[in-house]
This record gives sequence, structure tokens and C-alpha cells, in this order.
Amino acid sequence: MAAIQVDGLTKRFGETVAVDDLSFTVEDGELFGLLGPNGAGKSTLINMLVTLLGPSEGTATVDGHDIVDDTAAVRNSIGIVFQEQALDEELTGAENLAFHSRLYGQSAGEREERIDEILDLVGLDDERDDPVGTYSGGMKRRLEIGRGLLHEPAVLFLDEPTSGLDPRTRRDSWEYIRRLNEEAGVSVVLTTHYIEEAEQICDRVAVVDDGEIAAIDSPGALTESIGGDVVSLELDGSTATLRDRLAAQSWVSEFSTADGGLRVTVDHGRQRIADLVRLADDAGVPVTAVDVREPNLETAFLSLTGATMAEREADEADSAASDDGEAVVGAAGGDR
Ligand SMILES: Nc1ncnc2c1ncn2[C@@H]1O[C@H](COP(=O)(O)OP(=O)(O)OP(=O)(O)O)[C@@H](O)[C@H]1O
Repeated sequence: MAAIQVDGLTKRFGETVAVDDLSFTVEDGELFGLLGPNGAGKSTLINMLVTLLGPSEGTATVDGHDIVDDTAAVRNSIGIVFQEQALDEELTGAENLAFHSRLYGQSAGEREERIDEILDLVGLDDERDDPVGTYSGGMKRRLEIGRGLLHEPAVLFLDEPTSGLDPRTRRDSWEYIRRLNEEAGVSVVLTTHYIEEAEQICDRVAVVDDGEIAAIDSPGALTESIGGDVVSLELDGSTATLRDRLAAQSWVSEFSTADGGLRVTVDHGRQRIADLVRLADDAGVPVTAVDVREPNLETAFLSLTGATMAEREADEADSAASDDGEAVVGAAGGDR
């Protein structure tokens, strides 16, 4: 049985279509990533799957249970770690877990055994009796992830699990997430706007943009699907003639317009810079800057959506600011 089966799931907030007719499957035992910029619709999708938000249209099952008709069974089958931290800082690590174990109705014997297992799994054995207020950001996140596993869920949802952590702690957290996926045998669905996170730990990634899934595959296959390096040309003038000329070159895989220029996908991008500059000159549009990116998930996102993650987040910040009538700064994007 699939861990998650999503069929035509849609969520509207007034005019905004936050999640637009999504269908996909997460296999049992998979570490599945939803990668997209802030505002892409990842949290809305997760909130529907964990039964906190009702869909506008469509259906989904989690561990075989319907997210609308069978909410209690879905909730018993899942663990959730939200973006915002929710630990009692005055209690110790073990006490925080014990509190939740009681909420789930575990017996005293079961509780003790499970807490030991979890603290071992997330590497907090030595700090079990320290108040959580003394933990580092990474340790707190590990404890929250452990807490999500307390009742042995079939599926663990992690919403931006490493957001706000420093890069080193983020890497350490990846180890733990991978380990618990393997050792606890739990299917994991995580959202992230960190390309590297999706690339490093996910078995498969859904690239989410503007409420839709642009592609789903393994990070390696998504990267390979680009078929070359992406050369960004900043151009001073109309690109119409140059586009015609690019279309006629056998060595150009594809190209798209971008703010102030063109993005061209070619093999061996660096060796093609001179050819591209010459084509642009011949077309009467001087190149003012060149950037070459080798294939990775970042260029896959660019190739699939026509924009970088950063550009998408800036768009979202702009529209949030115009909605609020406020300045763009702090409206969206970046770590929280
Ligand atoms: N309760 C709501 N009411 C109105 N609009 C909403 C609501 N929740 C989300 N949206 C809008 O839906 C879209 C998707 O938001 P969502 O939070 O799901 O994106 P996200 O990819 O999870 O980003 P983030 O990581 O910032 O949460 C955005 O345009 C957002 O403004």
C-alpha cells in the first residue's frame, strides 16, 4: 500500500489557488520531498494531508485512510513537526516526550521504553535530563522530530525541518532524518525551500511551483533531465532576432526568456560562451553579462519553472507586499 495517494487535490483561498489539482503517490518507506519557494503551496498541501485543512476539491489517503472521511485514523497514523517550535523549555527532553506519550495514551511501561528508544534514535541520550531551554537549535529540532515518532506513526511530516538552523546543524539534521527513515522504517514527507536539502536526502522530489507540481523524480533524474548547462545571458536590447538564431543551432537544447536576457541550455556551457556572444553580436544585441550553471536541482527548478527559487520568492514577496500595501522587506522569503 502506498503511504500517501493524492488525487486531484485543490485548495482555494478566495481568488488564490494555493494547491492546484495535484495528483501523486508517496511509496511506503520513501523519503519524499516537496521542494519549492515560499508561497508555492507546500504548507497548504501538508495541512490538508494532516487533516488540519479541508480540501476545496479532490481526495487523498494517508496510510490508506481518507483525509476527509477518516480524520481520526489519519491522525493516529501520522507524526507532524511544524515550522514553529513547540517544546516546553522548562521541562527536560525526557519530560517533553513523556508529556506527549500521555496524550497518546501510552502505558507507563510502554512510555519508558519508547522514550529510551527515541532519545537514542535522535542522539539525545546524554541530555535527556537537561531542561530543553539549555539545548541548541539543532538539538531542539531533533527532539521535536523524535516526539513526532513517539507513537510509531506510519508517515512523518516535516514542514521545513531545518529552517532557521545554521548550515552545519542543518547538515547534521539531514543525517538524523535519513537515519530515522531507515531505522524507524517510517515514510517521511518533508517540505523544503533548500535545494541542497532535497538533493542530499530525498529519494524523490516533487518540484512545486505556484500550487502545481512541475515534476516528480529522484534528484539525480531531475538533474539529468535538464540535458546540459544553463547559460544565462544578460542582453542589452530586444532578443527577438537572437531567439530565431538560437532556434536554428543544433547544439542549443532549449532556451527561455528571463528578466533582462535569455537562458540557454547547452552541453559544455563554458566552451559555448564565445559562440553565444558571437550569435548575440550578429543579432545586434550585445551581451552585458554571462553566468554558467552546471546541472543540479537548482538548474532543474529553473528549467522546469522558468525562474530561480530566489526569483520566485521575490515575486511572492512583491505580491504579499502589494496585498498588504507594505514594503517588500520581510514580507516573505528567507529563513524564519
Ligand atoms: N489561510 C490562508 N488564507 C489566504 N491565503 C493563504 C492562506 N494560507 C496560504 N495562503 C496563500 O496560499 C499560497 C500558498 O501558501 P503556502 O503557505 O502553502 O506556501 P508554502 O510553499 O508552504 O510557503 P511557506 O514555506 O512560506 O509556508 C500563498 O500565496 C499564500 O499567501
